[in-house]
Amino acid sequence: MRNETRVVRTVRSLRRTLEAWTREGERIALVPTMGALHTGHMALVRAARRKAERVVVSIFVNPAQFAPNEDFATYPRTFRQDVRKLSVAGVDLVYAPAVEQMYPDGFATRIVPDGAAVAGLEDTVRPHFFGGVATVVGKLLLQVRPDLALFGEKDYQQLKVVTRLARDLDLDTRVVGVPTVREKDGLALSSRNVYLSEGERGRAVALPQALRKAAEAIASGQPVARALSQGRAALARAGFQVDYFEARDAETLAPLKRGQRQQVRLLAAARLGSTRLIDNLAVPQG
Ligand SMILES: Nc1ncnc2c1ncn2[C@@H]1O[C@H](COP(=O)(O)OP(=O)(O)OP(=O)(O)O)[C@@H](O)[C@H]1O
Ligand SMILES: CC(C)(CO)[C@@H](O)C(=O)[O-]
Ligand code: BAL
Repeated sequence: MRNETRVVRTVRSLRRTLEAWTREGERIALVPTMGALHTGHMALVRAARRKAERVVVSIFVNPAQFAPNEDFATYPRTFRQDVRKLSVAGVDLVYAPAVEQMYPDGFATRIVPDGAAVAGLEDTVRPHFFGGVATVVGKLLLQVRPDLALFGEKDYQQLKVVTRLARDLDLDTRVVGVPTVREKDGLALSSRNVYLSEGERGRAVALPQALRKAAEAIASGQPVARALSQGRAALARAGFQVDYFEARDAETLAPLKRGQRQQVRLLAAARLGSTRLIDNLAVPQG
């Protein structure tokens, strides 16, 4: 029988538990999160349980990836409910470090990603973001040293940046992407969806709809630029302020080559009132 879910807050107690598992030859999967867990997170946990004997979920709202004008202070925090959900899902360990544990006084080292995966898209609008994500994910991977780490495709650019990071730093962790979990109407589940008013929630569905329409248009041979500008226009009509609505190479995230129709991913970010939503979709291959 499995033990109940343990909560640890320091690297030292984390390591004590991990060492016992490693001695037994058990594979360890890590699911990094910022808490406020929803069904999307739980899909990562389920995938982790299928692939490893032991599952660690980290809950840490990482100040380094928020700009001063962003929502670090108000980010939804639902720790007790989160632990209950993880317990029901059979998670072995919740790692919930305090900010001082991750960034003690004198902390002065950052991981700064570079290259095609980080160029443009989120980085244009949130230039602080991937430095903060890479630093904290690098630390988490070194603290837990998991065999695999699972990330959602909902944050597609993040998934690519983290995949690159694990390779570039020779970490012994396989980064695994998990498909986006959506509401019935197509909206991607996201912790920040709780910020939407009822009216905004109704209009939010325009984001996945615009992506789907553009993906179908490109797949059926329409010029990419036209499909993208129609997507942007549809979002503006629904009341969104569009940060970007772009097509990229699905693997490298480099801009598309002339005439490229294979391996295309659409990525979008747009604001509805003060809530910023991101989403992405593969263009079906002909
Ligand atoms: N709908 C979803 N489907 C699959 N994975 C998801 C989904 N939402 C989040 N994830 C993944 O869960 C992990 C933790 O994400 P995070 O805690 O930031 O939640 P979030 O819902 O993305 O929050 P936010 O609203 O801050 O973007 C990330 O790897 C993220 O991609
Ligand atoms: C990967 C992550 C947990 C790093 O703080 C965060 O960016 C997230 O939840 O997607
Ligand atoms: N899910 C990505 C984390 C962030 O937007 O800060």
